[in-house]
Amino acid sequence: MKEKTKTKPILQAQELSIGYSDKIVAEDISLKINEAELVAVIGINGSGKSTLLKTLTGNLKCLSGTISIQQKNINEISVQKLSELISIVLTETQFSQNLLVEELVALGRQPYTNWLGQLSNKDINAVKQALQLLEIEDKSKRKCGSLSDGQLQKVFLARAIAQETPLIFLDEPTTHLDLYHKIFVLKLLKTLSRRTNKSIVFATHEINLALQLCDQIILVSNGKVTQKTPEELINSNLLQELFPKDLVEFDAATKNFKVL
Ligand SMILES: Nc1ncnc2c1ncn2[C@@H]1O[C@H](COP(=O)(O)OP(=O)(O)OP(=O)(O)O)[C@@H](O)[C@H]1O
Repeated sequence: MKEKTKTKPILQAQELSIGYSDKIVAEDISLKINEAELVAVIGINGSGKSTLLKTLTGNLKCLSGTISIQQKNINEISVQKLSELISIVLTETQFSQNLLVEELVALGRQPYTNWLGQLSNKDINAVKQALQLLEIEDKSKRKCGSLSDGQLQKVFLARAIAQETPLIFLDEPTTHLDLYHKIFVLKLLKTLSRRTNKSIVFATHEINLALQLCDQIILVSNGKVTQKTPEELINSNLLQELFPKDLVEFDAATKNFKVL
């Protein structure tokens, strides 16, 4: 695995407020996503993880502040260019039950295909590689509607990888996976970020795994967003304060949450 040699920012947010016309979800946000980093966004249900991801990917307008990607304000980047910079895997992605796995993954190539959507050899290779990386080549001819939720989650991830963007955002990519496959996918994301210099940002409830595997953690809590390394977060008392203390407690010594 190639080791990181530099930290170069690819996405920066300054004085950002996020939310909806009737609700501020979080404000005064400053963030920096570096090249080749794996970044987890954590926080309790309803804290604002999805809202943050939607805003950082240009799918939701920020209430105020600026977001820049490769030093360019996101508002000045065309939709076409944005699709070459960012790929997104959302939890409830609409998809056709009748689409073959390889067809769904090939949709990731849309930014590069001509108006007829014809795949070049480069597109076909990118699809093949993504299927191989996720170890789902054997499912390439299966209909998406016939897959388990976990298998489908891998297919969506393959589509994002086939899109070959420097930034990948995922909303809870391991939800339907068993423990082994959760670790498989997160380790794969880490390897991918290192090998290909991609920056991968994902919202997750798997705090224990995120602390072990990620370069940076973004914590969304009580209208505030804090970015720290796992070590810094463990040494702060932010994780101890994350959940009400009646049921669960963070133990800094074991770096784990434990049931009370
Ligand atoms: N379209 C919307 N309009 C108004 N408020 C919304 C909208 N979508 C979400 N919210 C509210 O914004 C807040 C943050 O929601 P968000 O979905 O970002 O949280 P989350 O951390 O992703 O939650 P979860 O872990 O449950 O998926 C919540 O109070 C939610 O009710």
